[in-house]
Amino acid sequence: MTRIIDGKQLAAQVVDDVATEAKLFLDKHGVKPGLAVVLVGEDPASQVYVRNKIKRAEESGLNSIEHKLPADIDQNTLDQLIDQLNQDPAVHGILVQLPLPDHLDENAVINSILPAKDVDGFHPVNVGLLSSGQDAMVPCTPLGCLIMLRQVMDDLTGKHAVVVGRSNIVGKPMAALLLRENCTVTTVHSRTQNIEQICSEADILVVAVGSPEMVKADWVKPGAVVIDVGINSVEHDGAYKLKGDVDYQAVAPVASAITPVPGGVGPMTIACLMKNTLTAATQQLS
Ligand SMILES: Nc1nc2c(c(=O)[nH]1)N[C@@H](CN(C=O)c1ccc(C(=O)N[C@@H](CCC(=O)O)C(=O)O)cc1)CN2
Ligand SMILES: [Mg+2]
Repeated sequence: MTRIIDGKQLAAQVVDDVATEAKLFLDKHGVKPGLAVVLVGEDPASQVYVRNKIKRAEESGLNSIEHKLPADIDQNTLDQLIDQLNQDPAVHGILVQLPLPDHLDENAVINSILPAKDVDGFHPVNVGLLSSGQDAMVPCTPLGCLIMLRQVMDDLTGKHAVVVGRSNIVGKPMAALLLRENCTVTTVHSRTQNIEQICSEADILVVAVGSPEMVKADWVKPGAVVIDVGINSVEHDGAYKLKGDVDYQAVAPVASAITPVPGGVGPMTIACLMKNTLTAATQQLS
């Protein structure tokens, strides 16, 4: 029987745990852990994600502060806001929703966030800490994927993990995290030759490419654990449906465990943002 890893249920559990800890934090310090959420422009998907982050923050007992900025804001004004949030003692975590409009320099914005408040784990200091196997703020999607893997695997040591995709948000930090868990890690991407063959040797397959249903049944070793990070909106007969990067119907019978889309990695990304904010607040006040 294939196990379906229920991201919605697991995320609710993570949020519950954060809420318990956040209450203890409030009792001890007299303030709630504070999360500043910065949204630039009106991208519909980003608006949904930010709304869900604010909702989850309330459920987690965090204080969320939303900053909605117009799409044509200049770099200087955005930098000034980040500076102000860096200095605000009530703000323990800063989240800038990506992607930013093209005229803004995403790397410059990420680099201007204090590493201690970088709850996305995208700052080069956190990237370096994670890559060198040290305590770091771990990006929310890979952290969520790891928590899901631990639900179905006692020990990841020595497992061959194949990560499909090399983005800064998911692929690269996922590979670093799996290495820290003592996996043998292979990263494959759009220029990799024999990609199907390499994937079919994986005990753990994490797919984050943004290509609907790319991974087919013959790419997957029987009994592998499959984590699908893709969220693709696909039109069928005039209606839009969300599809992962994995052909779920075909792959589920081959895998020992698999995450669905929707309701898999996505909700865990948001829950892990709450977890990171609590961690950041605790580290800043201890
Ligand atoms: N600053 C950041 N920007 C972005 C991140 C990030 O981690 N930090 N990740 C993605 C978007 N993202 C969170 O920001 C995100 C995407 C999807 C989901 C989610 O729950 N998806 C649902 C389906 C949603 C739908 O119905 O459209 C699911 O998978 O069930 C959560 C968070 C890029 N930007
Ligand atoms: Mg851009």
